[in-house]
Parts: sequence; C-alpha cells; structure tokens
Amino acid sequence: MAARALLQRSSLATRIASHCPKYLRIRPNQLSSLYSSTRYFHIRMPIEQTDKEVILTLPSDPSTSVKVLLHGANILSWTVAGNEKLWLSEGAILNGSKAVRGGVPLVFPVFGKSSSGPTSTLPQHGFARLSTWEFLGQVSASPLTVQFGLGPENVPEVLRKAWDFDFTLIYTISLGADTLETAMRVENTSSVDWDFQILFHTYFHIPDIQQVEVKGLTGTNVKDKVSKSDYSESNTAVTVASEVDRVYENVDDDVLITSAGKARFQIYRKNLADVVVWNPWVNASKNMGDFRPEDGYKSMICVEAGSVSGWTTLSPGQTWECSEKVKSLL
Ligand SMILES: O=P(O)(O)OC[C@H]1O[C@@H](O)[C@H](O)[C@@H](O)[C@@H]1O
Repeated sequence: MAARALLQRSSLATRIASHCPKYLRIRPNQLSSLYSSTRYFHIRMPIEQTDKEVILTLPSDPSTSVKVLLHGANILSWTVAGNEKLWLSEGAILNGSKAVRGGVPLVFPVFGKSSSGPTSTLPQHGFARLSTWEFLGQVSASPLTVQFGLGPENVPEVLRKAWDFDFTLIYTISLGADTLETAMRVENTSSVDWDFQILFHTYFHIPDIQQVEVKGLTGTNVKDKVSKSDYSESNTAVTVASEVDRVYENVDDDVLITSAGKARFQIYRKNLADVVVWNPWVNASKNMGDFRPEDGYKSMICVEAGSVSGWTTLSPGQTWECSEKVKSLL
C-alpha cells in the first residue's frame, strides 16, 4: 500500500505536526539548556531521556517523579514525596519482548480477547502495550507535561498486519505535586471506519489488600469474569478476599481507593465510562510467569479506567479524547 509506505518513511512526529497544527507546539526532546549538564553539580533535570525511558521530576520536589518506558509507553513508577504509588512486578520484563507486568500498561484497540471482528486476530489487550512509542517532547513546564505518540509505523509488523488500519495515538502525561494525569487522543487517519476499546491498566501499590476498599461503584452493572455472571453491585465498598476480575459498566461517580479506613487514591475520569477491578489472588498469580513475588497480589490492586463495555467507532478524520487524573491522598 503506497500510503503506508509513505507513512513508514516519515517519522510519526513529522506526520503529526504536518496534519495537526494543534500539536505543532510539541517541542521534540526539549531538555532546557538551563538544565544542561554542569561539570560541577548534578542537577536533576525535569525531563530526562535515555534510549529506553523518559523520567519526569518535579523541580520543586525531586522526590516526586514519574518514569515512563518507551516500550508500551508504560509508566513504571510514580513517586510522590519519595513514596512509590504504583506496583511493578519484580519479574516484569522490560526489554520489549513482552508487555510490562505493572505500572500503567496501555490497552488499545481491544480490551481482553475479542472473539469476532477485526481485533479478534490481536493478542489480549491489543498492541499499544507491545509497541515502542515515540517520545514527542515536553509540552508544558507547569504542570510538567510530556507527550508520546504511536502510529502504524511503530507497531510490530505482525500486529500491524493483524489490525490493518491507520491511526494516531497521542498520549499525554502530566505530573503534579500529588497528581498523575494521563490523557489519550485517538485519531482515525485511515479512509475507513474502525472500532476500538481503550483502558489505562493501572496497578496501584497498596500496603495490604485485605484492608482495601474501592468506593464509587455501588449500583453499577458488573460483568464478573470470575463467577461468569452479571449483577448490580450492592456493596457500598468493594473488598478483595479472593480472585476479583470485574468490569463495572457506566460508572457515574469518581472512584476512591481507601486502605485501613484512610482515603488513598481518588480517581477522576473523563470519557472513560467503565472501571475494571482486578486482583489475581493466589492461583492466578502463580500462573503468571512474570508476576513476582508470587504473593505480590497482597500489595497491589488494579483499578482500571476504560471505555471497554462497548466499542467506539471513529470515522476517517475523526478524533476522540479521554483522560484520567489520580490524586494521591496519603
Ligand atoms: O495478563 P494480562 O494480559 O496483562 O491481563 C491481566 C488482567 O487484566 C485485566 O484487565 C483483565 O480484566 C483480566 O482478565 C486480566 O487477567
């Protein structure tokens, strides 16, 4: 396909800048000369880039930071005042050969495994977490904000052929004093309609799963993948004492995660109707080779904001946006 060949020759950043003026303000790899290395002092730059990672550090508090792996644009770590807020498996594979077990993997264009339609040929949770994203640069100093991009040219060939549509994803990450905001802009750059699902698969680090409550889900419809049943959530708080794998559909309220009775994370969502709650507990943890330590399920809970209970259709030239803001309260 000639158009695809052209796409592959141009870099994603050039393509975005040429057809999307709003994103011209992207400053590729901007590392302010103000912070350029000095021979005498080690100054932590607000944005540091290696060939594998991008690290954002708050100038006002160097112990507040976020680390993003280019593979999957997977957030690996979020610290607030030196405390880690995300769970990352000790067995996570970070070399690009597999999706990362922990942090914030990105799920696109399918949640789980679909049994029909164009995404049915893709692996579980799609290709976004299996592709190496481009770092587009810093877009704001306050809040400290960077962007990453993904197009067909970045997707491993076998997966690109499995879902053969043109698209652009722009992923924006903003770090605040006690907040982490993630936003996604999805654009259909092809000449046909296509459908997608999307989700931020956040692994929260918590001290003790037995003392965690997830609030804001009461009264919503649940698709329970463990009991294989649908019901309305009757509990005022969701607790975990065995494997939990549920899709809460069309959740109206903001979601709150508490631990030992104290509010720990508040989750605000825009255009992300659904919330998945997942904890693999004993047996499912053992069955995942990259889930370490085996009892790591005691210190994590996935509360995942997404648009996954149906499909969003984008026509050629259309865009769609969503965001999630997590506020750390402890
Ligand atoms: O092992 P994966 O592909 O990263 O998926 C982990 C879990 O992700 C959750 O979002 C799903 O609801 C679970 O069913 C799944 O087991």
